[in-house]
Amino acid sequence: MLRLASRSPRRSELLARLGVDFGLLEIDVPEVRGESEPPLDYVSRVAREKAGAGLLQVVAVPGTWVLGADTEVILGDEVFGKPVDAEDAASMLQRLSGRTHTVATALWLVSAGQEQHAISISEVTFDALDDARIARYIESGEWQGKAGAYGIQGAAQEFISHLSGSHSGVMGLPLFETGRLLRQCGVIA
Ligand SMILES: Cc1cn([C@H]2C[C@H](O)[C@@H](COP(=O)(O)OP(=O)(O)OP(=O)(O)O)O2)c(=O)[nH]c1=O
Repeated sequence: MLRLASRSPRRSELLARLGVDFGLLEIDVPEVRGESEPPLDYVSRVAREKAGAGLLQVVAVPGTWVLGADTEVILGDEVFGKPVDAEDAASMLQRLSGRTHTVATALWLVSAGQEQHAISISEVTFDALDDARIARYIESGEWQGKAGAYGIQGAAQEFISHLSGSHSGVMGLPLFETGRLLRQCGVIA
């Protein structure tokens, strides 16, 4: 049995595309980057903590695999998680404007005594965004709950001049790496 430790509807929707049966676990893991924690170490640690928090809920069910994931937007040494409000979201978009950033999604798959992990790294280039364009996007509310204050799956697609990597990875669950992990652990054939 597979359980996805996530409240993200996008992760559920993406995992369902692999045709695997799974249940959900609701977890609350604080996402706080350590002062000098490298961005990729941070995204991996949070994914591991989400999976670990999920596993604690199912310890009594042997053979259960728990999948946790974390997505962060990285610009140089800065890491953009989910914006706290519209102002924070606008400031993230201003900083991403006209530049190329990295989107990392880490995956952690755990079961009692076993774990496997993977990371998907994509490069996303944004068009130069003027204040009016940013204000329109903020008005749409699509930035809410999304790392870096945008969703590649929605209206922000028109901001993106180039993507090198994984569209599903930017959305929160890289299907290539997820499928490979699930096969390695025998969760899917
Ligand atoms: C960059 C980007 C992020 N996102 C989303 C994916 C994640 O849901 C979110 C990043 O926050 P996460 O902390 O990775 O995930 P979450 O809080 O939504 O869900 P949970 O921890 O319960 O699994 O941003 C998009 O939907 N589209 C995008 O283009």
